[in-house]
Amino acid sequence: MIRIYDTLSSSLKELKTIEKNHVKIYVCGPTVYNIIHVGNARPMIVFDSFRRFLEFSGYKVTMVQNFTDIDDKIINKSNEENTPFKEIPERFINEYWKDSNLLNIRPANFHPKTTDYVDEIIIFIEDLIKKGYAYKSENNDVYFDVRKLEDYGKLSHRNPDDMRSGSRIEISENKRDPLDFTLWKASKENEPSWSSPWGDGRPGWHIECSVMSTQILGKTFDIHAGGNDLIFPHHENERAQSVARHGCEFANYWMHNGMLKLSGSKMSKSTGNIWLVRDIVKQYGADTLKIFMLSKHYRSPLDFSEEGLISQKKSVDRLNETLKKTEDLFENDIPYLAYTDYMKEKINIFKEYLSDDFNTTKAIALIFDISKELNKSLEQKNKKNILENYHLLKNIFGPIFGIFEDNYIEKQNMSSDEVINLLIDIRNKMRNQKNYEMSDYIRDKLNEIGIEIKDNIEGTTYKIK
Ligand SMILES: Nc1ncnc2c1ncn2[C@@H]1O[C@H](COP(=O)(O)OP(=O)(O)OP(=O)(O)O)[C@@H](O)[C@H]1O
Ligand SMILES: [Zn+2]
Repeated sequence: MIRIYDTLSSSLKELKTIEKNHVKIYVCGPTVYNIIHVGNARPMIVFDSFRRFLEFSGYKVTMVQNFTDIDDKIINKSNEENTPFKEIPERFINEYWKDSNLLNIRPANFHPKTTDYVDEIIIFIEDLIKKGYAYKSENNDVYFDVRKLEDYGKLSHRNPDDMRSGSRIEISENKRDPLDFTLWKASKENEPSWSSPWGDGRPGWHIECSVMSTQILGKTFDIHAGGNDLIFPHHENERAQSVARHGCEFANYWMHNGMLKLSGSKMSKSTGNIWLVRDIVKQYGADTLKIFMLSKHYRSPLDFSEEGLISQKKSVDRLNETLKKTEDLFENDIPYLAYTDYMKEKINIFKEYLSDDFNTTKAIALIFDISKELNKSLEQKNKKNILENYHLLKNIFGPIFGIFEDNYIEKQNMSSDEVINLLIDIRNKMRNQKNYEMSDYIRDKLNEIGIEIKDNIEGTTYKIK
């Protein structure tokens, strides 16, 4: 039995799918106007792993993650850069794929873009107006009429009256109620726009997710996921629109990851306190970043720090060394092993942890325990135990988190090999140009760090001392 914490009911609920053995998940994806930061990577890592775990548990999973490709921030950026509006999302979707590949995140089954769904968005809004849940204002915006939906506030556990009296609600003479939110925005000059029954304009932010999820997954689907910064207003409003139009619950489970924080506040593009995924992966490796994130329960806030990563990297390096030792022992030809009782027992424990609201903290701790066991069995030269622990790590637990798929140490050696060759090449070029001062300098400096180069008839060879 898999249990997950559902934000709407504020409780742990047993996962019961609408279709037998088939989980349908919608995850809110990035607004593509910038390169993603490690905060954005948290839901990517968590829900990619969760999906792999569901598959490992025997479910078919259909996962949808959108790209928000129309938004004020995108329009601002295209104006700032003086580039055609469409180029901004194209460029950053491309960059997104580079980062998700670096992290070994599997693509979802569908990655819809808002601008491909404008016709469906218009139909959705028309229907809301027809049903009395939305209205066109004087300035040709269309708003959702919050007062018409009895349980508005149910997902985020907010009382509409309390919110109305709050100071942060934008009051507008065009709205019937300060809490009403935009479904369709009349376009201003120099803004991309689409024609609609209410004049030229563009979709508001929340409507896209209601439309794309319904189009691909149906009126009610199993799990809606995203960061907990989206609970209000985004998810509350998505739910409101969908419940209003379809008269049934929108998602049966709402899963929210906690925020990744830097010096106490949310890591966020708009405030600029960010670390880019690609920089962190380059310095510490994808496995270190993933294990660092998964070591904390997905619902808890997580403090990001380089010290944390440095210490995590040490333990990941040790684990990789142990895997490498095993591979060397078997000369990279490791025999497969049918599940033994020991393996079955560990797999059951692992599954139990992850079935309990995806407790990756315990699952990652188990991975490190198994790595210790592997080390012990290597010392004791117990081949059966070596194979059991190795397969648990590399071929059973690792793939659920998308880690240990590449031998990190080998990669590291290969890149230093490339750098040494490059330096030798530069040194030889200098020598050919009779720049002996520089060529000797490079040779001596390499010698100082223990790399001895020799010129022979067959070319330049080097030895690491
Ligand atoms: N610091 C963070 N920690 C965890 N998840 C985050 C963090 N920042 C964003 N997310 C999540 O990343 C996904 C993409 O969000 P989005 O593109 O709106 O990014 P954003 O960085 O929050 O944008 P902005 O900084 O402009 O508010 C969402 O699911 C969001 O909840
Ligand atoms: Zn969304």
